[in-house]
Parts: sequence; structure tokens; C-alpha cells
Amino acid sequence: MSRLVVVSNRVADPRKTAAGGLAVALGDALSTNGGLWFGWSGTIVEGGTPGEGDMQTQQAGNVTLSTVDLCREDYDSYYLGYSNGVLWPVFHYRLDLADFDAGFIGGYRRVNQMMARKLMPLLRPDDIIWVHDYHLIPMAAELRAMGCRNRIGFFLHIPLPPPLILAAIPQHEWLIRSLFAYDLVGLQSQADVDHFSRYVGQEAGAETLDKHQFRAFGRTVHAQAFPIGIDVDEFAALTHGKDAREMFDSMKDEYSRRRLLLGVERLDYSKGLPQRLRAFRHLLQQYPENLGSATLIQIASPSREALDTYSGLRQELESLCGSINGDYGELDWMPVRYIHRNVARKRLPGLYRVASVALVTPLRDGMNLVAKEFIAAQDPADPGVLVLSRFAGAAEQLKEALLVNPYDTHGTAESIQVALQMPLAERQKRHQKLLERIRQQDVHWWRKTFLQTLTDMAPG
Ligand SMILES: O=P(O)(O)OC[C@H]1O[C@H](O[C@H]2O[C@H](CO)[C@@H](O)[C@H](O)[C@H]2O)[C@H](O)[C@@H](O)[C@@H]1O
Ligand SMILES: O=c1ccn([C@@H]2O[C@H](COP(=O)(O)OP(=O)(O)O)[C@@H](O)[C@H]2O)c(=O)[nH]1
Repeated sequence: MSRLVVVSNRVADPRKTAAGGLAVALGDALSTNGGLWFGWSGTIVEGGTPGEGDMQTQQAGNVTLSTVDLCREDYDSYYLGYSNGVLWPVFHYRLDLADFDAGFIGGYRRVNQMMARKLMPLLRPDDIIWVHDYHLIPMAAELRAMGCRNRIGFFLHIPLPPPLILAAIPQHEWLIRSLFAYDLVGLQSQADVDHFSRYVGQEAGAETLDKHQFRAFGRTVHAQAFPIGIDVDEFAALTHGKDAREMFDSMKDEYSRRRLLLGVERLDYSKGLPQRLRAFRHLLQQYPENLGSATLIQIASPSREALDTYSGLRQELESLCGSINGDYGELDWMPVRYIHRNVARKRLPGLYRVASVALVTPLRDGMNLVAKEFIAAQDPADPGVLVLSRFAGAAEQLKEALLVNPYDTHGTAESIQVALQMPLAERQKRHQKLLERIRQQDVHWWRKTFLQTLTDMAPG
């Protein structure tokens, strides 16, 4: 059997819990059959040389972790600058937040070249290589230029926007041409595949060979949706673990008297947090029976804080939470409990299970694993209700959630009220169907279908 080599910006010990959907899913994918996980170490070296970085290797069970340090200049231009200052906002349809500083692209290319140079000697001829996410789009092209003939697949964890939004990136043509160095390109949703198909047709004159095969730049690439999932059984088991039980026991008394609404995410502008808080304020104003009862716990874990857009968002959010508590709070009840810290993943199931309603209302999201974790953690006899943005990748699958438009404050507040009032029989029916869906396409399905499709392909 071929060895699996996973390449991603974030690398995490699969035996430990990690925040961020990508690290969690890849840890799971690798620990099934073992392999090599290669990427950034998370270390930033002050005063180091651009394009250079020390490499460390360690063994974590059956997974070898090989990671490379980045110098400050590379981190600033590759990670903060191009990946999270250009690609992240544009791919999430936020041209207004992009910083098209011409200096960033040099660092992005330099780090991709360095990563390819460091990875090349570690590769064996029959390795299957699986590259992840927007940080590393040119990785296959760099490896091919160094003579790599292995099968290489790519998975984009974030949305792919429509052609005219993508075309705002000065290097859009080069980025998409780079994707044709892969044998297989995986996307989260059918909407993303449609955008890819339209882009390559309109901007690159690609020939569509069949619904998955596109020919351009002298190469054929296979592009298909592989919606990422979670390990449902592992997550359900976590729900009965010591940490989750402690969390559940400490909360259940209070929330048997009140109603808990829950939001869990990185503090990111793609997650629609200010819009959600405005909808919650509207709920309290419009449906006063919720006063003294409905409580929103909002966990917003720190993320990419060196970028101004993220620190500005934090201020906006804190001001909104403060004003809702100031306007509606009582001595014995505060409507919003806001936590700007990461909560350990093993404790989250206890919180999910106490909640009557989960608010997963991103403005755009590649998938959103929190939505799936919430479903997995519910008690089927008395399940909570998922309020889900129609703009999350997960909405293509989770049709029995209450789908909302997060830009519509009134409509979202009304749906939250419907969720709070939903009769038990309807909650059970919706939950049963949602659970079936996340079981059908879980993280094992995701790994197996992607890798089987890649393995079955003749190397290009
Ligand atoms: O590595 P960070 O900069 O700290 O950010 C964390 C991760 O955020 C993004 O996650 C995405 O992947 C999830 C799993 O497929 C998906 O459910 C979610 O919708 C995406 O936002 C990012 O794509 C990862 O590269 C980051 O590691
Ligand atoms: O305080 C937190 C916040 C989030 N997460 C985990 O981080 C992942 C977030 O993945 P998602 O796909 O929802 O969004 P992303 O952050 O990857 O954009 C999920 O597994 C969450 O359980 C966590 O462990 N602690």
C-alpha cells in the first residue's frame, strides 16, 4: 500500500486535540493508516533568513511529523500577508477586506518553494501526496518543477468564489494555472465546483471533458466536491467522556431553568458574529418572553490577531455584547456570556448537549464542522435545534437544519424563535435525519473517497 503524505500549513500531533477544523480532520485521516505529515512548525524565527527554515522530525504514534520553521519576514508575507490578507478575504467574498500589497506574493512563492525543496528528499516514488488549503496552492507546481512524478491531490477547505470575485486577485490566473499541476482538486461543495468550472471555462478557455474533468494549460485536472465530515462515533464518545460530563453537569441545572443558545468559532469575520448578536438583540426586543431566560454563550477563540481586521472585529463584538447586556441584563441574568478564549475540544460536547439551539451563522464558510459536532453531541430523545446559515458549505448537506440568511437580522431572529419553540416530535425528526447525513459522509468517508479517486487516476 502506498504511504500517505499530507502537506498543510498547520500540523498538529494527532494524539492531542487541536482547534481548527483542518487540523482535527487531518489528524484523524492520518492516524487511520499512518504516514507523513509535513508543514509549518508554528515557530517564527526572529531575524532568520527568508526562504530558509530549520526542519524537525518527530514520531507521533504511526504518524511522522516533519515541520519547518518560518522566519518573521516569511511569516508576515506568506501567512499574514498573502494567505490571510489576500486569499482568505477574497475566497470568502470580502474584497473590501483584502490588502493587495504587491510585496506579499514574493513571500508566498518563496515559502511554497522552500516547503517543496524540504519535502522533496523525504518522498518515496509510490507516495500519494495530499496538499491542503489556500496557503499551499502552488505546492504541486513547485514539486513538479523539481521532478516529482507522484500522484498529487489538493483539497481546498475554504469556499471558491465566483469567477469575477476570484479575478480581483492580481495573480488569479497564475493561482488557477497552479491547480492544474495536481491530478485531483477537491472542493467542499457543489457550488465551489460550479465556480471552478465557470472560471476555467471563461478565464482559461478550458475544455470540459466530463462533469469532473477539465483540460487547460496542457494538462487535465479532475475537480469534484468532497464535503468534509467529522468522526461521529468518536465525537459521540467524547460526549460521554469525563471532561464533557463535567461541563454538562456544571451547566445543566442553570439551563433547565433557562434556555441556552450557543455559538462556537474562531473570532473571524467570515463567521458572522456581529450579525448574529444583532439578531439576538432583535429576538429579545421582539419576543420579550425570552427576557430572563434566553442566554447566548458565545465562544470566540482568538485567531490571527496580528491582522487589524481581526482586532477591529474583536472590539466591535465586545461593544455589541456589552450593549446587549447593559440594555437587557438583570442582576440575576445576563443575556450574553462572551468568552474570548479557546475551549478544549473534549469539553465542547458537554456544552453542545446542554444547548437548546446552536447558532452557526457564518457569512461564508468552507464547511463548518461545529454544525456537525453539535448534531453528533445531541441526546436523540431530546435534541437541540441547529440554526444554520445558508452560506455555510454544510448547508448543502444539512437540509433539515433551520436555514437562515445571516444578513437578514429580522429573519434570523424569527428562526431563532421558531427553534426555541419547536415541539419535541419535530426536533427529534429533524435530528434523526441530520444524524443520518453526518454519518453517511463522515470524516472516514471523506478521506477514503478522496484518496480512492486519486489512487484510481493514471498519473498525469
Ligand atoms: O490555521 P489558522 O489560521 O489558525 O486557522 C484555522 C483553520 O481555519 C480554516 O478552516 C477551514 O477548514 C475547515 C475544515 O475543512 C472547514 O470546516 C472550515 O469551514 C474552514 O474555514 C482554514 O481553512 C484552515 O487552513 C485553518 O487551519
Ligand atoms: O474554542 C474552540 C473553538 C473551536 N474548536 C474546534 O475548532 C474546529 C472549528 O472548525 P470549523 O470547521 O467549524 O471552523 P474553522 O475554525 O476551521 O474555520 C471545531 O472542531 C471545533 O470544535 C475548539 O476546539 N475550541
